[in-house]
Formats: sequence, structure tokens, C-alpha cells
Amino acid sequence: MTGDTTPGTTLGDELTDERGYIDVCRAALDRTVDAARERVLEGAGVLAGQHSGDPAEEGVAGDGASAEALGRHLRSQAKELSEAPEGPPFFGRLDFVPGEEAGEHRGQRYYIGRRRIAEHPSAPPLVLDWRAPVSRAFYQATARQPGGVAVRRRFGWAPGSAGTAADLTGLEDEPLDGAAGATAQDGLASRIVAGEIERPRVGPMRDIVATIQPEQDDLVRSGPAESVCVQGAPGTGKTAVGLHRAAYLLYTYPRKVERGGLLVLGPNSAFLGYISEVLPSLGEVGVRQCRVDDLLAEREVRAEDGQEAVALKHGARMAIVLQRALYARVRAPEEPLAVPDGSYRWRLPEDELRRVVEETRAQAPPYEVGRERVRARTVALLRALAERRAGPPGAAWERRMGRSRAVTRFLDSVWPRVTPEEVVAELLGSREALAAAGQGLLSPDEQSALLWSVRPRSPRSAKWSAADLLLLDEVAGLIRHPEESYGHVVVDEAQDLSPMQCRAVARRSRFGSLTVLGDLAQGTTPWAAGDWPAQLAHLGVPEADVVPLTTGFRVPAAIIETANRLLGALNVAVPPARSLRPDGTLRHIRVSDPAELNRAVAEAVGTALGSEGSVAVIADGARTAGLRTALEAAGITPGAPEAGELAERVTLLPADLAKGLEYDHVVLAEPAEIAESGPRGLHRLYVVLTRAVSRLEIAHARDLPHAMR
Ligand SMILES: Nc1ncnc2c1ncn2[C@@H]1O[C@H](COP(=O)(O)OP(=O)(O)OP(=O)(O)O)[C@@H](O)[C@H]1O
Repeated sequence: MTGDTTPGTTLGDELTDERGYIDVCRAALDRTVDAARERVLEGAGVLAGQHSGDPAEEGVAGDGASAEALGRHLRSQAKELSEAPEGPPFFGRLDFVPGEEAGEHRGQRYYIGRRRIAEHPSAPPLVLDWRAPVSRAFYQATARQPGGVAVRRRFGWAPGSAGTAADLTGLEDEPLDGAAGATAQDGLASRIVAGEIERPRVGPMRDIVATIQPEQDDLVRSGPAESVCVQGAPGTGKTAVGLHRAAYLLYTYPRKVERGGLLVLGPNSAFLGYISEVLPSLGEVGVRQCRVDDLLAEREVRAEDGQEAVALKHGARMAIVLQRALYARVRAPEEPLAVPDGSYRWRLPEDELRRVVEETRAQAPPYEVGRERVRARTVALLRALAERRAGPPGAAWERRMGRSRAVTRFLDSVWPRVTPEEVVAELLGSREALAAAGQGLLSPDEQSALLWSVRPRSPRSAKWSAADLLLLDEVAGLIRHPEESYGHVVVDEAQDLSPMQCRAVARRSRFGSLTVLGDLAQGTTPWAAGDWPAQLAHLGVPEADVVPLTTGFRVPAAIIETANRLLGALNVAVPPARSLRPDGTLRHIRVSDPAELNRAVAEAVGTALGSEGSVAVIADGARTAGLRTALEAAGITPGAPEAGELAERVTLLPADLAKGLEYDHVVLAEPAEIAESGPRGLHRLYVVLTRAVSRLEIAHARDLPHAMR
């Protein structure tokens, strides 16, 4: 541990002082939790009507609604405080220079941690939240641009520390001012940072607040209205950046972002389980984390599409086809409208009505709004007639006319009420409807691929496929804007979303912003994006900047070099990753008898268990059953992350589920089988090759795929 200390003091003295400060912080934290608990109890007393008699307390929760809000607030505060995971109270310290260049911070010292610690809410903080504006200097200050920082101190803590003083194991000072600054190490040369990056991985993903790198910090702290797209090579911290940006936005813009709601989208439950603890560890508990499919209205999936139909239903053209199918219901009026009013009868000529419908159609409001607009304009025409005859009629008259049977019947004929089920069932169940809506967009063969072989008796009895749920969501969105809408959405593995999935996301973030994370080289779905501009347009944020990340924190250089060999064959323009990690090993296990491969894999796993950290066996889905048998025969019971089993030492994973996950030691079984698993096989192999943190073993009986050699 380096220890650039104040002249005249030793590293030991410094550690003693810092340990003293830890005790101060912990005591303050304990008092804050106690005080919050007490306020909850008092709050509960007020709520239950047990007034203390002190007039000062009257009105604290004067009416029922505010009392309830107060109670809720206090409860959540206490819960959050008491459930805050124990851990080091701080990880860094900034000492600012005494001179003008430090502005309002001159001569100040700040400790930086996962959350703010103070003696009481209005006291100056003992520890600043990492998201506070001053903390930015901790991540961004360099010897060239110190921004008034004299020394950046990093603290080393025992692994898994609960944050007691004894767990502080070291500290590292980086002088940034003056002559010393010119030779200062950058963050990556820090032993504490390197140790954090190289530490063995077990269990779910952890936060990276102590070691966020400057280029990552720029993304984390981009503004709430800004949508950004991160094109990041494997292990460059895309997921970490997205989650930390979410935490940053919630802290910095609570009104805008927290009230609007924050959503994190990931590809599958194994991945969501893996990342689920990061935001809570940063104190953010109310964030929804799910898959795009979970956003769609729940319906039983009772049908399966052929490959071609699935691809068509996920494609962008479908949005136009559906819009045509919906608006095919809007008809030009074909006769004048007569509306009885007592003994009188108002008449509206056909051409006026026609204009109302045409103009409303041209305004392109949501379908349901369009119907109400036609109603309102029809009533306005009636009112004009009535006014001429007998002076202005009242609001009650207008309501009566609007709801009259004649006007409703007219609306039903020109702009009928409709459900998404009716529109989609009518389209997929009728060759004529498909031909009309698909004209010039879908070839006759494509129309046939979409057509249901049996037409359901009614839309209610239709059997929907998984892809149909997207079509239903699209039509529902055309009829009315979704009620569910988010202030910010983080979309991970965004390269894998289909245009129609992107649109489902865009509909739910119309007034918000997006953090789009992905890697075109890791696209494994049939509809994976080939470039970002088109994908961002489907997501409703064509203006988003695409920012590359290329410094890899996971995969060691020797392994990334092998993976990079595949890039040429993947047909995407992405900058290759460069690894920060010179350590790590890559080993080939060549097996001559294919029947022996699974046993050889089990043996390699047995050996790997001798070292620290997690182990994963990854293979094509068809091979995993055989591998499980071989592992069990060797006395190893692997966990399945898709079943939420993240804590097992050994994981058995089909290649399809490897995305976004990482393990210290990966045994990859028969890469040729993964490479051949469909048109995106090589992309899948690229994903699998980039999951190892320290060691990759490639076991194969067949030759390696050509692109890997
Ligand atoms: N600044 C950092 N300090 C320490 N660890 C980091 C840092 N940035 C990323 N990491 C670690 O590197 C690993 C990879 O990060 P992450 O999973 O976010 O990358 P990714 O770009 O999403 O990868 P992939 O595309 O392969 O899924 C994680 O263990 C993460 O904690």
C-alpha cells in the first residue's frame, strides 16, 4: 500500500486518525437510524390520534391524507436507513488546496462514500454522497486538471468489510497539485483500483462507486433530459454505468426522475437477478427492473409462430401495417346526419361531416382521442345551427346532443370504437385484410406466413403467440398512449431488441430520456441491430449521442485477444476492446474422443474449484443436459442462474443465457457447436468467450471454428 502522508506523520499515524474518523461516522449513522425510527413511532402516534397535547405538534399531520403521507415517508426513511447494507462509510477523501483555484472548497477536506453521513440533517456532512457535485472531482481530477484538488486519497478495506475501523487496511494518496502532480499515478495505476477490478467474483454484481473511471463518470453524470447510447465492448462497464447513472439521476433530480419513475430493462431473469442488488446497495430501492416482455399486458400465450412469422411480427414494417389496419376502420361519412331534438330535427350535410373526419384524421391523434374530437366537432356544428335559430344553447344541451343516439350511431359508423384484439385478430385472420394493410409492404408470401390457418370465432377466443403480444401492444398504443410512462429508462443489451420491442419501450418513455447500452458485436437475436442510428430511431431517440467504451475491466488481455479475432466475421463496425488486465490465462483442452468431452469438462471444473471464485460451464443448449450428468457424476452440483441460483460456486449455462454475466473461471465446451447454432452463432460464441474474469478453458473434440483460429 502506498502511503504518501503529511510530512512528519507515518502511514500508521494516518491509519489511526482515519480509524478514529470511521468511529465518528459510525456513531453518527447509528444516531440517524435511531432518530428516524423514533420519528416513525411519533408519526404513528400522531396518525393514531394520540396527540401529545403539545400545541407545537398540532398540524404536523393535520388532515388524514397528509398524515398518511407523513407516515409513509417516515416509514420508508427508517426502513431504508436500517436496511442500508453495512459497509465502509467512505472510500475516498479529497483535500482541496488553500488557494483561489479551489473556489468555495479552498482548504476543505471531504470524505466521500456511498451515502451522506451527518450528525443531524442540517449539520455539515461528515461524509458526502458520491453523487454530490463536489464528489465529481474525486472521479475527474487529474494531475493536468486538478480543479483545486491537492490530494486524492483512496481507502483500502478488507474484502466484504462491514465497515468497522479495524477493516481499514490501507490508504493511497495521489498528490495532484504542483510539481508532485506531474508525476502522479493515474487512477488505473492505483493498487486499490487494480485490486477492485481483479477481485474474484462471487454472487451478484456489485457497485463500482469507489472506482468509477473518468470516461464512465461522464456518462453517469449526463443530464436528465439527455438520452445517450453506450456502444461498449465486452466488460467495459456498460451495465455498471447504466445502473450508476440511474442512481445518480434519482439523487440529483428526484422530482423529475423519481416521480416520473425509473425503469431498468434487461434481457432475461438470470441477468436481472445478477444485477438486482446494485441499485439497492446504492440506497435506491424503488426501481422497476424487468424484461420488455414484462411491460406488455398479461395474456396467456397459447400459440407458436413459425420462424418467418416471428421475424415479420418483430419487424418495423408491422407498425405501418397495424396502423393501416386500425385506420381502415375510419370511414368517410356517406350520408347527411339528422339529429332529433324534441320536436325538431337538426341536419348536417355530408360534405361538412366528411371534412370533420378528414381533418381529424390528418391531425393523427391517438385513435380514441380522434373519436372524441369528431364527436366534439359534430356537436359544435349542431350548436352553430341551434344558435342561428334560437340563440346560444347551454352546456347541458351540448352534452345531450353529444350523447344522443343519432350522434353515437354516426360515430360508430365513421370512427367506431375498437379493441386491440379486434384489430389484430381481424388482420391475421383475414387474407383480404392482410392484403389491404400490407399492400406495397408485405409480399404475398409474407402475407401467407402471417395468416392464421384457422380464423378464431371471435377476437376473444383468439390464441395469441408471444410475438402477437407485441402487435397488441402496438395497437393499444395507437388507440391511446400507455398509462405507464417513465421519467428515465435504462435499456441494457439494447442491440438485441427488435424494432417492435423498441417501439414498446419508446411508447413508455415519451416524456423521459433513455440510457441505451449495448454492443453490436454481441447481437444474438434474429433481429439484432446492425447499426445504432436505426435502433435509436426505433427507440424514439434518434438524436442520442453514441459514445464508445473500449477499456475492458473484466476480460484479461490474452482472452480478449482471442475473442477479438472473431470481430472480423461478425459484420459490425465496432471498435475492439483493449483490456486493462495483463493477468489471466487461456488454456485449450483438446479431447480426441468426442464421447469423452463432457467428462473432461467435469474434470477441469474439479480442478478449477481449487482456486478462489466462481466457475461457469458454458455450452450450446443441446449439450447442457449431458454436461449436467457428467458434472453430477463427478460430485459437482451446478446452479442454474435462470432459476435464481446465483450463489452456487459452479454454474451450468446454455450459451443463450450467458449474456451480461461473468465468472472468474469459464470452461467453454465445444465452441464449434455454438458457432453453428444458427445464423447468429458466431456472435453467441463472441459473448461466451468474453465472460471470464481470470481464466478461460476451451474444451473441444472438434476443430475450433475457422474465425477463431
Ligand atoms: N470502474 C470500474 N471499477 C471496477 N470495476 C469495474 C469498473 N467498471 C466496470 N467494472 C467491472 O467490470 C465488469 C464488467 O462490467 P459490466 O458488466 O458493466 O460490463 P459490460 O460492458 O456491461 O459487459 P458485457 O457487454 O460483456 O455484458 C463488472 O464486474 C464491473 O463491476
